Amino acid sequence: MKTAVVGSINMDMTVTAERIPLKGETLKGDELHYIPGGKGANQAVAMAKLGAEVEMFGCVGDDEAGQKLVKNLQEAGVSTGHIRIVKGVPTGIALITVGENDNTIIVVAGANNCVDKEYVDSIKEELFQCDIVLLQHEIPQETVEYVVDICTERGIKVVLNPAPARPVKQEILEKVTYLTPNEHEAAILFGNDCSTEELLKKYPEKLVITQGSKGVAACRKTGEILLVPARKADVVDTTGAGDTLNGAFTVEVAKGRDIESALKLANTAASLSTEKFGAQGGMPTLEEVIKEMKAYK
Ligand SMILES: Nc1ncnc2c1ncn2[C@@H]1O[C@H](COP(=O)(O)OP(=O)(O)OP(=O)(O)O)[C@@H](O)[C@H]1O
Repeated sequence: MKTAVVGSINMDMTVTAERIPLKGETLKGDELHYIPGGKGANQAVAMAKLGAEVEMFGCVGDDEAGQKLVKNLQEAGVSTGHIRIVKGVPTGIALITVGENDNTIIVVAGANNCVDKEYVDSIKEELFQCDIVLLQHEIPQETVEYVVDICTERGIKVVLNPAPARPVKQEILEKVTYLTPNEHEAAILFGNDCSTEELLKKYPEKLVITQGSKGVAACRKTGEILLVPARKADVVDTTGAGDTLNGAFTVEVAKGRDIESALKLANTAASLSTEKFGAQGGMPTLEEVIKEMKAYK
């Protein structure tokens, strides 16, 4: 079983301060951390930690951040041989300010914008060797659509995590195997006219809506709503919970698990990730997830 992520690779530059600055104000920060991130890279790390063979497809700049991020992926067990290092373009950066009650985030896509059709054509042969591909919305939209088209044409399963939220064309919605928005993203994708239950019933065994501390929901082909309640977690940091859920769900689907089993494992993995600091730092191994599932059965 071989899995792939086509997506973003970012360095998160996180400053902690008493509060976020007001307009035009200069504030003294407390600490500065460089933390590997990007939804694509985070999800690939989640999959590798769960023991999957995962290839990361994406781009970084020819700078120090790019080198560090590729090394970080390798150390996590992700295959990086097809990541393109783009000359003269900065690696994707997220500038994050964390105040006591608030945060601000500015993302500079940088090399993530170079994940274009031409790049995808250059890695097509390797991509087609994968059983499943996981995508997010931090690379150009036309690339996401192109990957969905060429992979589904060949019968390769595609999981699309539409984060950050932006509309998805109906034909892309029809083609993807699974679509995994959180509640906020689902509202932007589908509007607020339908209830969550109605929406799930419209897209049985396709739409998976994550609901934070409430858990995750989907619908069976029979029309029965499937609600997987969240495990009670001692939450330290929810950053990366969605990425863990997506990575874990994709790995389980690739193994041929049914939607309910896949969601149960992914839901446990995601809740465990909230109990440690950092997105990638908190992601559990398969052993940790299985142990926890046995404990609360
Ligand atoms: N407080 C929590 N307690 C237990 N599990 C949680 C909690 N928050 C999130 N989770 C788990 O993480 C999954 C994803 O959370 P959520 O729906 O908030 O996605 P998200 O907004 O993409 O997450 P994030 O952006 O914080 O990574 C949930 O479906 C659940 O399994």
